[in-house]
Amino acid sequence: MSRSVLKTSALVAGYEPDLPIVQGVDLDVRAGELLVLLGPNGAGKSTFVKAIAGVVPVFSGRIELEGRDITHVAPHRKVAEGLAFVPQTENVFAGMSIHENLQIAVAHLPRSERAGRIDALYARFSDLAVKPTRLAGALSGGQRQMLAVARALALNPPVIILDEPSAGLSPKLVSEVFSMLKTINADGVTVILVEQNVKAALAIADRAVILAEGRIRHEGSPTGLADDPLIAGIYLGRREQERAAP
Ligand SMILES: Nc1ncnc2c1ncn2[C@@H]1O[C@H](COP(=O)(O)OP(=O)(O)OP(=O)(O)O)[C@@H](O)[C@H]1O
Repeated sequence: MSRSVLKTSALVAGYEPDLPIVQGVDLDVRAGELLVLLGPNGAGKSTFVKAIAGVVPVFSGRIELEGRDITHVAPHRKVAEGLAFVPQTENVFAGMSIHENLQIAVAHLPRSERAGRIDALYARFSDLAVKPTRLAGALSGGQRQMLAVARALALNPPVIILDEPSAGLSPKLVSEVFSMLKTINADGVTVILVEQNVKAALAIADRAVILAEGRIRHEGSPTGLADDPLIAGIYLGRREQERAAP
């Protein structure tokens, strides 16, 4: 089995100490995995990944990145240590150009490496290279997600966490974003994907984890999960169950 890249142990997190949302989550994500995190609205998926990223308080438990304890490391230090997080909203600087967004993202690198790294990102995300002076706020939803992911990959992180990157996108753009994630994963980046778009997410996942009421209720192979009435009915809820139907 491959090494652990990101591990949470008995993680308790939320917004108010007396009302934890994430209620003791143990999750071990292995190098090279594409893991999808599913669950009904309000299950705590976003809160869980925000706690990992350091933007929601952790009340107890532990978070390790490649074996290092990062539980209480500040969010910007986590990025520098190799934890890339793409939030659901406000994941680019809308008032800045594509190029400026990438310049900020590579600012942690030594000056001599920055231009080369931006060129590598343009090579991978060729749509962004077409007009680097375009304002990020003027991009389509799909292009904006590409820019957000490019920014997150700027420091060559071992792991990237994405909070519902398909939200608000057309089915065509969802499939573009998901195929881009598959490519990134094939290049060796471990991917943790929070999704409501159950069927599409299961189609690209190596492992599925289902969270409900702040706890892991199921984890395992994604094969057959979309059609499993027990899982779909109890943990994904009616709306997702309908989406998951073939
Ligand atoms: N900023 C906040 N302050 C207080 N409570 C919050 C905040 N954000 C979310 N919550 C609460 O935390 C709980 C879990 O929400 P969370 O967004 O983590 O769920 P989710 O599984 O990501 O749901 P969805 O798929 O709808 O985004 C919900 O009860 C929600 O109301």
